[in-house]
Amino acid sequence: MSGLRVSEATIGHPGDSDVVHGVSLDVPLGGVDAVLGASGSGKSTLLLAIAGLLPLRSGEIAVGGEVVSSRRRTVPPERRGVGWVPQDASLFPHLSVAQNIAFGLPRGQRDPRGERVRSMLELVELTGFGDRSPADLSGGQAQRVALARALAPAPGIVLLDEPFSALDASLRVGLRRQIGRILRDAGATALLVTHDQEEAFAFADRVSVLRDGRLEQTGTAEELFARPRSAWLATFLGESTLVPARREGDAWATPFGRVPAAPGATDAERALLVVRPEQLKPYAAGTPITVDDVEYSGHDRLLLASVDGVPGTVLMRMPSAVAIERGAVMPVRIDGIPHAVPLP
Ligand SMILES: Nc1ncnc2c1ncn2[C@@H]1O[C@H](COP(=O)(O)OP(=O)(O)OP(=O)(O)O)[C@@H](O)[C@H]1O
Repeated sequence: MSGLRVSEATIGHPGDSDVVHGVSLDVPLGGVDAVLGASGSGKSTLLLAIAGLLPLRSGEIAVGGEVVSSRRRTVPPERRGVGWVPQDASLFPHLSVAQNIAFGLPRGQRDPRGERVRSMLELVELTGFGDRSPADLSGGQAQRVALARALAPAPGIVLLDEPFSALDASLRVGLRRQIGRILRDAGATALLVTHDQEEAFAFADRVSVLRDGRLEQTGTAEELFARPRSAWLATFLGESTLVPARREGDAWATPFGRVPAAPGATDAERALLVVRPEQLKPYAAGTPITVDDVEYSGHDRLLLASVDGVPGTVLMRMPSAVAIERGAVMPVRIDGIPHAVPLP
């Protein structure tokens, strides 16, 4: 069964044109998924519609199998079983930690001393913190209280809106792991929204990439990275060189020579090969590249190079022990079987 299903949702802000265009997502029950997109791609707009704060212009949203948004109907936020963890925790400063968590429960069940609040405090590893004021919490603790508040009523889906972005980099990774574990322990269905690829890949079972309000591709991190459907996604998801290629039987002819075509690769006459910086290797009989710049990063060096026939910069990674200067000319080849994407 589906925890959250968004079907061809088109969404816009009142009086403005559409910003999310026909997006579909399906988060299975107990799944932890992410929506990844650059600033302005429509992530927050999508979350607002899932939470019931923006109506749909077309399409449908269902939580736990119940339709909560359609063109004709928007179930109010408090009645759709959606929990929300905002960027900055947004705890009520005049309430204690326990009272904040109790606030997530339905009216009449808001007992800060009750069993549900106690078990939520335990789940987020804040037993003994119930009487504290939010002002006395660290940023990471405050986010865990916000998570406990969102989880308290056992919602059908928990939405996490860039929940780590307000924290120091040193705390972010630890909290990310902790929150991922808490959600899985609780068996919650969750959707994280982030602009941070590493965060989306590390946190979520599956990632949907939004580009200008449209869904580019959904898949596991491995699927998206190894087999992006478009040249745009290949470069959005990591450093790569897009190498023009022409089909010759079961190989591609490229400025780096012939390379084997992956089984099931596009049968188009022409394509772009996604060559990651690690896939270019020095090779005496290879194609000479000219090194235009070198970025040293401790464990390795990234070479920014050029070669005839490849528009843009060629990226190649070398161990830092190998000293290479700007201006060097080095013969290289493509190692392995690169993934091909259609010409844009
Ligand atoms: N309240 C609003 N009224 C009108 N337009 C809005 C409103 N909020 C956002 N938009 C527009 O909708 C588009 C998508 O914005 P949205 O905030 O959903 O993107 P985002 O991916 O969440 O970006 P960010 O990561 O910067 O928050 C943008 O063009 C933005 O200008």
